[in-house]
Amino acid sequence: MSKAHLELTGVQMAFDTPAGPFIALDDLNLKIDKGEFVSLIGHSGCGKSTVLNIVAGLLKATRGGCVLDGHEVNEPGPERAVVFQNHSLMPWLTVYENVELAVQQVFRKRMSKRERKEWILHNLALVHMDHALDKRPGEISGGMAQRVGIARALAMKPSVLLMDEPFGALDALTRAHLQDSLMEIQQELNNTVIMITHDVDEAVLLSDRIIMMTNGPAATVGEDLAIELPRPRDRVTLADDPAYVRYRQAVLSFLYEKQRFPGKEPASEKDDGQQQRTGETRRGLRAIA
Ligand SMILES: Nc1ncnc2c1ncn2[C@@H]1O[C@H](COP(=O)(O)OP(=O)(O)OP(=O)(O)O)[C@@H](O)[C@H]1O
Repeated sequence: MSKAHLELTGVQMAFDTPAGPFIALDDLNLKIDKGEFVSLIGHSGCGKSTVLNIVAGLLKATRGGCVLDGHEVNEPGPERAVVFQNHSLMPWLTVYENVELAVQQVFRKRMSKRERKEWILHNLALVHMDHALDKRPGEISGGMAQRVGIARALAMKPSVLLMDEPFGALDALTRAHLQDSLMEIQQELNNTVIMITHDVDEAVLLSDRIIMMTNGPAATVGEDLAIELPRPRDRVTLADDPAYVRYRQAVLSFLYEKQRFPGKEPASEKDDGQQQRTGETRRGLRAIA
């Protein structure tokens, strides 16, 4: 039986394509402790969402697997809540009703009606959305809708919160506010969080550990970087902190020197964008080839 809270062992993921199997992930191993905040970072198409979907139980690894608290993950479950980049709220339900739907699913038998109501209000207050209970998703901003999505996920009391670029579609200020709220909430609740991000600063600011993935196909864990910065963390103070700067450089070096272009020497800084696009195009072509 696994001792880690969450453990991915020898994971291989092969997708069927018209040209035969496409090996997206190969021999990926990852152990995560309870309450850890882990970010997955890597170039576009390397397999981050595939990893998250395997943990969520939405995809089944072709080899190896995922064990959570000693039980193999074979299907989605309420103890693993997922927050996507676009909030995915029900447009015809109010803010309150959207969270209520999730709470009913999980706690209908375990909480009285009054307890459920208090719990819904508590979670919406956590993300500072208790002032808009009767609004529908179309009547609130993208950042507010994303807050409600996070409240809905937290209200399920998941032991693992899975976030696929949760702040990717938001403007910089809203993003900063939500990152701060997430840090506060996570400190209070001690959930395990796995978050996909493309933002190096976000990864360093929020994470206990950054998992850097190699380029696909057959992607795996390239580097595993523990972020030992004291909490609570303040973005303004950290900006000049030598340790923060070193962590940031380590991730940038992985992404733009070590993994920038598989099988080739790093090119000059000037054509970075071109290299990046070419790499992505190649991976895209391999995926459909
Ligand atoms: N259902 C599928 N069938 C075939 N190939 C797939 C399928 N799903 C994903 N892939 C391929 O697997 C690889 C990993 O995809 P994945 O979406 O996990 O990457 P990602 O790192 O999350 O990308 P991004 O950062 O762009 O969201 C890609 O090459 C993708 O084209």
